[in-house]
Amino acid sequence: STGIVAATPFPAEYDREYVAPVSLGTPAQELNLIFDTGSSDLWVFSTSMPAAQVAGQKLYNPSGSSTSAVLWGHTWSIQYGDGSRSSGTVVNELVTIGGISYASQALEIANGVSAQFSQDPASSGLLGLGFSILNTVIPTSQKTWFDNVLPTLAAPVFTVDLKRAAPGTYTFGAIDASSYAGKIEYTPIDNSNGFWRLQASGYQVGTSPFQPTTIDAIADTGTTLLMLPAAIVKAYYAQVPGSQLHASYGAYTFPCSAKLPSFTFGIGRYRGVIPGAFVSYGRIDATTCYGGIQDQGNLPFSIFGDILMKAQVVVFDAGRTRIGFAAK
Ligand SMILES: CC[C@H](C)[C@H](NC(=O)C[C@H](O)[C@H](CC1CCCCC1)NC(=O)CCNC(=O)[C@H](Cc1ccccc1)NC(=O)N1CCC(N)CC1)C(=O)NCc1cnc(C)nc1N
Repeated sequence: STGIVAATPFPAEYDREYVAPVSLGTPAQELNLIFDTGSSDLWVFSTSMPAAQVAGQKLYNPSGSSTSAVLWGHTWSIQYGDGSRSSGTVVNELVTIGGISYASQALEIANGVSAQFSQDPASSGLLGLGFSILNTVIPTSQKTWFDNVLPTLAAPVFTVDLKRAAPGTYTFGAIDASSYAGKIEYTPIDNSNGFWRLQASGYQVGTSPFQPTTIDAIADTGTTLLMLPAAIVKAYYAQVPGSQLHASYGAYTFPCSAKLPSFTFGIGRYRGVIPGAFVSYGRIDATTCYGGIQDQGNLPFSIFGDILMKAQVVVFDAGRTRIGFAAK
């Protein structure tokens, strides 16, 4: 089988996150979830949550589904890189994405979430697309929906085609040859830590010469920005007049009137180009804009987040433990 769903950015002017529809239970309850290759829990806002933590999100109601079955004694608790967190209990449930169903998916029901989630009406939870080793359910960890449906897919892959300020797509079980230009360049991934972790071959700022250097990064649809080593970030903003490492934000900002250079990353001999316009994350006041490229700080790797993804078609190939990039 193959399946395709739209990935819609929120809020409209920032592309802070991308959500896609997931059908849960019988009759189907459809929730919009953040598809996140940087984690491996499928969890949803639910009717078990305190009203004070809900603000516009759709709630999954297990009692409203004839196919939900409590996974007795199992709980989960997760914390993310931005400090946000959620926790709760687990049911087995019918989960369908793009017409692809799995009848007894471990569906994690939130009974508590942190403020970042409560204050974000655009998403009613997360669908983890990382490797199952990262799943937080105890006492027995659970498999991701993608792992569960993998044997039924026409090809053991999913393809991510995010767009700037426009709906893109997640495709499961196929690569849409009409969605990209040229050929897909693959590189092996190291999934031992549960991430889609790769080594890029270097970078280039605008039309300056390419700098060969190994960049150890994870491909993470759940991270908004492109997080890179300090030296590379410094080299990028050195070509942006008026940019600064803004003391109060702890991040690089620049005058919204600045013309941003493109950013190129290498995958082997392939060159992936992120247009300068994509590197503006958004406006923070009348004249100041927030950089889409930021310092990875003390993280043990770089993060190829949505700023990079939206300039490429990315193939997550679980069958051959590799990741592919193509221009579009
Ligand atoms: C099993 C845990 C799992 C693997 C976990 N994985 C991750 O954190 C990566 C994962 O992709 C998560 C998925 C996010 C979580 C928040 C909700 C949206 C999805 N990514 C991150 O946390 C990267 C940093 N966050 C981000 O990039 C969020 C994404 C977001 C989107 C929408 C709404 C709110 C937040 N963006 C912002 O915070 N923005 C606000 C600020 C603006 N300048 C940029 C946009 C992990 O590493 N946790 C370990 C961990 C725990 N505690 C901490 C402090 N750091 C950690 N890394």
